[in-house]
Amino acid sequence: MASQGGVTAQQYEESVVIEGVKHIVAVASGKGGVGKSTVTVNLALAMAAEGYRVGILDADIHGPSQAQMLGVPEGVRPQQAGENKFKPLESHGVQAMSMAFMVDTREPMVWRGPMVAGAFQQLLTQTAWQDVDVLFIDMPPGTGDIQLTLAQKVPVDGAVIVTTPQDIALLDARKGIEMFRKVNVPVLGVVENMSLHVCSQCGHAEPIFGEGGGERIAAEYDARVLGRLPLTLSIREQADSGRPTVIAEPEGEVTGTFRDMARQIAEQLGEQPEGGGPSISFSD
Ligand SMILES: Nc1ncnc2c1ncn2[C@@H]1O[C@H](COP(=O)(O)OP(=O)(O)OP(=O)(O)O)[C@@H](O)[C@H]1O
Repeated sequence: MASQGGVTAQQYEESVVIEGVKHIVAVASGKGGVGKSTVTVNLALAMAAEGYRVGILDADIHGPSQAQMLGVPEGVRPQQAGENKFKPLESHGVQAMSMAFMVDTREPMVWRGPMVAGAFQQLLTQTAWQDVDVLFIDMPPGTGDIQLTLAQKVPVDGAVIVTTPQDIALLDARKGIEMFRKVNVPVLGVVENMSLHVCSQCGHAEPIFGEGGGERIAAEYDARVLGRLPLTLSIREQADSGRPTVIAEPEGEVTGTFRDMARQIAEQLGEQPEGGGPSISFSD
């Protein structure tokens, strides 16, 4: 069961209960293309490696990318569970649901706001999650319908904000943080992505998107920086090929950073893995 954290009493009355899920963490960014989906999938896989049962809900209705990042081939559809639910698909040991599992992603989706919000709510309420400890929601960028529906109706326990270090991304990240604050969803931390470019040829490291941005924004909002990730060819290639870095390089430095971030999130959610195996389940 979700712990129903974060929403006000009034919102709670209208909020949906998501069965089979204990905690919900929204991964958001104000700006597109900062690596939110890449961070979500790796964070989720790192959390699973830490011994939790994990789910990913791809809330990007227009441009879902989790299917590709999880290596789920085009055309694979979820099975029905009971009258009106779908079983999430499983990949690399995590449960996942995405609009990409329901429609042909090669066709553009020309939907208006209320339809998008409706589709999102359906994904949320009609997925038969199996004893998930932490459900990560990969939010679409911005502060539109989906974000508002989520913030108002879903008992989100906390938000993770992904940003790159340069000013324009930070400006948008601020909007994201403020939106979650307004609806009393705690910000669990900021992930600074692409904070240093490491050349795959010579190993030279250069801060092409600036330095220290995540830290500034975290200090301003009294939040913590969960971690910093480099801009590397391998992070992109691995995510695009369906074997994200945490799977492709389980002993690598980047994986270490993701696992450290996962531990900090678990700690803030008040969770502890029992025994450390990936198939451990928790009871309230
Ligand atoms: N640290 C990184 N190093 C190298 N490439 C990265 C890194 N983070 C993300 N990318 C790449 O940048 C591109 C955009 O990343 P991603 O799709 O995760 O961003 P997003 O913020 O979720 O985008 P959108 O706004 O479309 O939802 C992808 O091709 C991804 O592989």
